[in-house]
Amino acid sequence: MKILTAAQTRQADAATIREQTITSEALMERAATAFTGWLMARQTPAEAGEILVFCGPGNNGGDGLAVARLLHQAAYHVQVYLLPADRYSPDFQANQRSLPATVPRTTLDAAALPTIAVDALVIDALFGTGLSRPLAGVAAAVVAHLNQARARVVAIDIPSGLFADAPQPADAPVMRARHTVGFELPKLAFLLPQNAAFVGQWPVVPIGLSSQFLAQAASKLYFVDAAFLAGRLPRRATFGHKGTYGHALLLAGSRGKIGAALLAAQACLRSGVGLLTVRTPACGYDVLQTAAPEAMALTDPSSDYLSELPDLKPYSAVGIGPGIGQAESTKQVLTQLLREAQVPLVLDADALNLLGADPGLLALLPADSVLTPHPREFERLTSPARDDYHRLELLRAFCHAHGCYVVLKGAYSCLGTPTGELYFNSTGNPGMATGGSGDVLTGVLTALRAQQLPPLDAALLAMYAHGRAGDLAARNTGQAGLVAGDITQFLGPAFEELTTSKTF
Ligand SMILES: NC(=O)C1=CN([C@@H]2O[C@H](COP(=O)(O)OP(=O)(O)OC[C@H]3O[C@@H](n4cnc5c(N)ncnc54)[C@H](OP(=O)(O)O)[C@@H]3O)[C@@H](O)[C@H]2O)[C@@H](O)CC1
Ligand SMILES: Nc1ncnc2c1ncn2[C@@H]1O[C@H](COP(=O)(O)OP(=O)(O)O)[C@@H](O)[C@H]1O
Ligand SMILES: [K+]
Repeated sequence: MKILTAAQTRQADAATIREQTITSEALMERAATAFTGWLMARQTPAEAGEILVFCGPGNNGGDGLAVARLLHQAAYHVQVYLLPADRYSPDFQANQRSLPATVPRTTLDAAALPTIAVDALVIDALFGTGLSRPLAGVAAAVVAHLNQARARVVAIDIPSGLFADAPQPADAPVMRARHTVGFELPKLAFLLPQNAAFVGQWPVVPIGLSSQFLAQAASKLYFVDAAFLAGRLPRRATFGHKGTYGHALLLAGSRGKIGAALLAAQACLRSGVGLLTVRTPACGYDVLQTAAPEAMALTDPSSDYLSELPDLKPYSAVGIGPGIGQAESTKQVLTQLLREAQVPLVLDADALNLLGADPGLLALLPADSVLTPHPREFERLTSPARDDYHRLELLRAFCHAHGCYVVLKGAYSCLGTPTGELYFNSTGNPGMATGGSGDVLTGVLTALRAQQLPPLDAALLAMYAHGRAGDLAARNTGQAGLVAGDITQFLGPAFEELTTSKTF
């Protein structure tokens, strides 16, 4: 699905009101009903105790007032706090009028802020996507007060003080929500590590925004879920044979890091490739033949690291990097590969570090290569980022300059493309923050490129299936117990879901 800017979200609201011939108040009621439904499914009136609803002067505050009314009607115990302002939005005012007189309400005063119990349930409806500047005055004091109280904050749409799609100054006050209930679509701010402490968990609830508007909205930002990938993974053909599904070559491993080669190899084999050859230093031969008998072993003359590029003719894609180290002769192998390869390349780990250390090498990178750096490796390829938003700018610029696809790995891994789109992955979990997970991704990607999938589809599917397999694995192992090889065990089911979710 698309990710919209704050301005586009306002346009989506307006288009919905126009097309569905409803009032903005009715759309607000939908939003409030969706939020309240989410909350009521998780907290009974007894569990919730007194719910404190903090409302700002705009439509986010209007949502808060409507939520307070709906909760009150459902027998929750509600107390409303209003931010003083010169001007209140019309829908705020309408909902203020609709709030039953029996719901207590207080106008906030910075000099006498209410005492907040440690386990108080707070609804943050101070500011939403209309935030136009960092919080100051009473709003800033309220946010600091609630943050200090460590209340259980549930934010409506977005934590107050956080911009939806741009960085705020480092010292700007922002509400620290445990949950943020977003409307219809995720916001860019939710996907960036620097905002994690503010956003918390972020369920998204549908509010029936115009599907026509969403389909037409010009956005280069996407959140990749299963529905988005429907139809991208080709079904295996009834008469398919191993030659149909490509021959991948993995260049991986060095003494002490043959495990990286094995992890990539096993993942490649579990991602539908027809044939796999693995080139490791000679010290990897026995373990490779034992632990991955389905792969062909093609050992390098050197015992400890890669020193010679094999003949590339038999292969339909080449993956290089996991565990290779940065020996001078390994750099020569990479250089020759970049010069000679006529087939798709996937570059990871030390292949990226070698690239980052030598601009001459980077200049040889063939168009449509797929690179899979984690943020440190990406920094070595480009430059240090000021913040997470700046890193995305660097990602766009790098992909454009080199005509390549880059999977910037982490939670919500982000795929950059030469044409400027950014695709954020929706799958994966912190259990995958364990050595070797990235090697598994390289194996998956190399398999998909070997099967002739275009770089965009290959990268999207690999990123999603890798994370989904990690999620399925974590059901068995728990997050702490997850190791990289567990991800590989669930690649099959992850791909199967993608094939069967294809619509008729
Ligand atoms: N449109 C719809 O139909 C629907 C909208 N929905 C809901 O509406 C929310 C967006 O509402 P909104 O646009 O009214 O913005 P919101 O953030 O509540 O307040 C803006 C006001 O605050 C002011 N202001 C800004 N920054 C400030 C600051 N730092 N300190 C002080 N004041 C500041 C700003 O003033 P100005 O910038 O003009 O000076 C303006 O007066 C959205 O997040 C969702 O919850 C849903 O109900 C679905 C239907
Ligand atoms: N918190 C997380 N949530 C989701 N995925 C994660 C998380 N941490 C790591 N991952 C995934 O695990 C992989 C880690 O790759 P990498 O850092 O290269 O590990 P290694 O070098 O040990 O193989 C990436 O695909 C990344 O997206
Ligand atoms: K809010």
